[in-house]
Amino acid sequence: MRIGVMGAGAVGCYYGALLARAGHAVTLIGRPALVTVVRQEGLRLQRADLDVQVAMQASQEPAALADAELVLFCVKSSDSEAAARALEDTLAPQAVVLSLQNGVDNPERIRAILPNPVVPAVVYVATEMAGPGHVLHHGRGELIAGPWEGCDAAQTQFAEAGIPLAIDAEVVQRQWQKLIINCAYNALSAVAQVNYGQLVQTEGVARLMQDVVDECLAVAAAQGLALTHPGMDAVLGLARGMAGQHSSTAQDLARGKPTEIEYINGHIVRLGERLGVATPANRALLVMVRVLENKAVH
Ligand SMILES: NC(=O)C1=CN([C@@H]2O[C@H](COP(=O)(O)OP(=O)(O)OC[C@H]3O[C@@H](n4cnc5c(N)ncnc54)[C@H](OP(=O)(O)O)[C@@H]3O)[C@@H](O)[C@H]2O)C=CC1
Ligand SMILES: CC(C)(CO)C(=O)C(=O)O
Repeated sequence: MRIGVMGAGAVGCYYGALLARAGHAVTLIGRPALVTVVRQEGLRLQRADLDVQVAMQASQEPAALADAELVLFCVKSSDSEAAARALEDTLAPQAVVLSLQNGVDNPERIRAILPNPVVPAVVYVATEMAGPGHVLHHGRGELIAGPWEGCDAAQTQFAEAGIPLAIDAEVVQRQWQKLIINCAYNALSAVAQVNYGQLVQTEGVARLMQDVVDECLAVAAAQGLALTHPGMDAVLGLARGMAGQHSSTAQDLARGKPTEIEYINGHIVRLGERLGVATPANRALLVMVRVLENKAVH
């Protein structure tokens, strides 16, 4: 398969490297430092069970994806429009765009710009860029995507590359389930600057997370999306499974990068306003992260 990666960061490089190792023609679209390293020495893929250099194409020019059959769309949510516009005059009309992003509205925002089939995917992985051209995997790697024409063949090819890909017609529900977890953890972890294990031990955190989850479910219901409550045991269970973890929002803030908070708690707050559902807990978390973002900028 000819595969393009739009946004060669932690997620794009991880999946791109696995697919390139399996023999697919992968082209990364990324920033200059990454492109230079990958062209010179390939991409370093480091995981508990392997540490390899993977040869693949890399470019700063989205035009390099002109013949891609599948595009892994892996920019942060705040960059979706700009990245989609950069691909507008390039992609073949039948190229399938797989949105490997957090949040629930990226596919819709990409579809507003690109005429291509745009498929939502939920990403369960923990990866980071440990340096230009060096992707470090910390755990998991499963994808859940909506169906598309040709998804059966892609599923087989992904499996051969070591990527578990489930196809689920109810992918929107799956996106919301992850959004709810992100709403409960990301901002709190960023504001408190402690890991999940410490976070949930503090009195009142579980109750606050419950309020956040209840608001998310009320907003989803007002939108006509019936979600089953994940159960607070499952929500708090994430902290037991990833006790040492800081949220991606906490990590973005620590690096002085914009966070995706507007697409996490911010999405719930805006939808709540539109649908007449009060979201005070989500709003407080959203505003606290905005304040920290502004503090980092000024
Ligand atoms: N990392 C993880 O473990 C997980 C991430 N996710 C989600 O996956 C998505 C991607 O996250 P992640 O990979 O961590 O993010 P990264 O910031 O590591 O990767 C995105 C990359 O795309 C680059 N980029 C943005 N716009 C363009 C453009 N127009 N042209 C070329 N390059 C561009 C960015 O450069 P620059 O920074 O210079 O703008 C950055 O290098 C997010 O929605 C995230 O929430 C989901 C689950 C786990
Ligand atoms: C699942 C979770 C909360 C893990 O850290 C995440 O997706 C994030 O940090 O953005």
